[in-house]
Amino acid sequence: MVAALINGKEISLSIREELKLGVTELKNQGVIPGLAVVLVGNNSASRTYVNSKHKACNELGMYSEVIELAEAVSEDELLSVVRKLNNDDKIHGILVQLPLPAHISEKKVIETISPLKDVDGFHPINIGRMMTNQDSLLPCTPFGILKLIEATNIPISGKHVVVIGRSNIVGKPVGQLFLNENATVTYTHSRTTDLKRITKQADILIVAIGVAKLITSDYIKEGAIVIDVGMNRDENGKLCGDVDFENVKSVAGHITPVPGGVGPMTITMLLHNTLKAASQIENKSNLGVKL
Ligand SMILES: Nc1nc2c(c(=O)[nH]1)N[C@@H](CN(C=O)c1ccc(C(=O)N[C@@H](CCC(=O)O)C(=O)O)cc1)CN2
Repeated sequence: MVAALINGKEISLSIREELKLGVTELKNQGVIPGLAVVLVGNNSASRTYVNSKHKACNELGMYSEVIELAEAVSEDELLSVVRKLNNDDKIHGILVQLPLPAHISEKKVIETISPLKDVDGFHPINIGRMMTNQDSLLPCTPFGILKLIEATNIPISGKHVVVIGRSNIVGKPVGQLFLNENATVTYTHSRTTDLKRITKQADILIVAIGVAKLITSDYIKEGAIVIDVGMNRDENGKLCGDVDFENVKSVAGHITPVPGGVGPMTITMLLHNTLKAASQIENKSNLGVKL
């Protein structure tokens, strides 16, 4: 058996087509959804992701603004940029690209973004709403992973989901999202002992550990869905995930590639959140598109 590919690029494109309809509907009501992305410093990967977000927004007909700040910008200066965006009527979504330089507190920056404009879904109010299964702006990568699984038409309820990784932006929230969908969730991480014993029980394995090709077929239950969140470079400088794709594909039932799996979904769900924030802020909850 060879695993079916979960094609994040294709699934992304079809969601973006639906979002276009929502953008048109808001525009007909006189509102242009607007996103501001703040980029601090010169991290080349961050710059690539910010450019992709800006381009994707424009392609959907949204307004998009990129604010570039020097690596040495003070925390106070960054916070005042965020406060200004909180009060800018053209802007419905604010995102500060992570990671930030070490002298700036990510926690302070995230907590300064208005929860209404927090299209990353990282603000404690949005995290708390997600934890209590209330409607909220959901973190983009976990939300994208949920959409990838939904696209397989395999029911989530009752499945055993094993998450490898416990970051605030992927590992922790993705487990919570699947718990909200009535899955049984096990978290594992770098200090977990006997990792294989646990991952081999997973119906759905979500890998976000940041180690290139760590997960091989001996970690996988036959027929499992394997979602690879990793974004690493292999020994030849080629982009690769945390899962050894070639090795795992003969055991898994479904698998995401890197590139072209989770990454494009992160940007698509950001577009979704920007449209949702715009519609909520402008108090127009009657969009034809299900948000
Ligand atoms: N404020 C945030 N910062 C960061 C987030 C986030 O969600 N919010 N996530 C990551 C980076 N990220 C988005 O910002 C991101 C990573 C990867 C991709 C992507 O499309 N990857 C492509 C490959 C790209 C390449 O060729 O290099 C793929 O997987 O196909 C999009 C977004 C950390 N920071």
